[in-house]
Amino acid sequence: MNRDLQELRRRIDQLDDEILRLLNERSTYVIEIGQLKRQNDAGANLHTPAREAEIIQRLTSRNPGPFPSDAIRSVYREIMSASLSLEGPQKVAYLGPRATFTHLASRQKFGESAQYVPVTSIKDVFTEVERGRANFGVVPIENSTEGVVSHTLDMFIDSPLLIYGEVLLEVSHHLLSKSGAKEEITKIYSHPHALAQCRNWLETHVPNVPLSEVASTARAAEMASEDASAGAIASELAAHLYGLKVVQSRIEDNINNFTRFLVLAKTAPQRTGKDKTSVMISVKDRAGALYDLLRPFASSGINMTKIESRPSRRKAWEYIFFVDVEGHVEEERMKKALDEVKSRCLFMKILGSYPAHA
Ligand SMILES: C=C(O[C@@H]1C=C(C(=O)O)C=C[C@H]1O)C(=O)O
Repeated sequence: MNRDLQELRRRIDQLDDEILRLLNERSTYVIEIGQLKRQNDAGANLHTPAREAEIIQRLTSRNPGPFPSDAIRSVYREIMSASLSLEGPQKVAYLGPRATFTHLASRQKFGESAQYVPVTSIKDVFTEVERGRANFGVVPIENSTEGVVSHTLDMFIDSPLLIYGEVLLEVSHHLLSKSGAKEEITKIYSHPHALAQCRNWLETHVPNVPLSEVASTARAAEMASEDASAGAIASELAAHLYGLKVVQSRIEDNINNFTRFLVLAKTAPQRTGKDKTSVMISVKDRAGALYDLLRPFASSGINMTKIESRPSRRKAWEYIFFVDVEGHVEEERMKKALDEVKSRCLFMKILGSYPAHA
């Protein structure tokens, strides 16, 4: 072997030994911090997104390169995820089965070392967290092409849980199969939404292959893993978990396809300075009701990022609005605006202040 190469690899080994030593030293502080957190509050959530965001921000802003700043984010997500697992299992319940986009979003937030619990309905995600069987829950809330997930909104009406964070995930579909050879595929399985989102590609590239709807993209992947002549439209995580090969990646017709997910918890996260607040407000159906409700936000200079309305399930002609605004409930102007809104509506519930997706 070339001498220079040998010497360079020897230096890399030395540096890796040093990185390993530092990772272990870092872990001992994480364990100590965990003990302090538990002393202060036995039921505290040990995961602290505000601190994690601060660490990543600090490191990416002072990175001289050539190591890519984007990679710092993923490397540190795993370092912090693994460190956190030393403080005890961080259980995350999500809308399953495995390899769904909600699973992908959960892993993006909590890293590989969290303990993931797939459940079969959005309601079950709420229940797992409410009963303390999971520290966090992850549910979809809106998709840029399919719209809002109203079932998630409805769950907040009666649930005591708070929104702990949000995850924005670019949804990308891939055609997968056991061999990876397009010619061998005689049928394609997927969730109806995924089939709809890839319609143009399918018509152009596999016009004669019959399509078959199944309950989830993950189920499609599972079926393709059991039948060499079947293709599945699913995520890259599904390919990985079900041992499939990518026949063609990114076959969605609209490449700006994002889904927003919410992280649920029993407790509120710390304020970060770049937070969002979600509230649920109900009003009587009368002229000007909505205008009256929203005026306090506008006059306090608070930016609204979303409003959704749902009929209240309690009474006819009562509406519930789900409103997202920029800012934190502990800010004076937010307190003032929310007090004013509260005095004008039938009922108001704060669903949480949480770090806005960076
Ligand atoms: C160590 C802490 O706890 C957790 C672990 C972190 C880390 O590995 O740096 C950061 C934030 C928390 O999720 C902390 O809050 O500082």
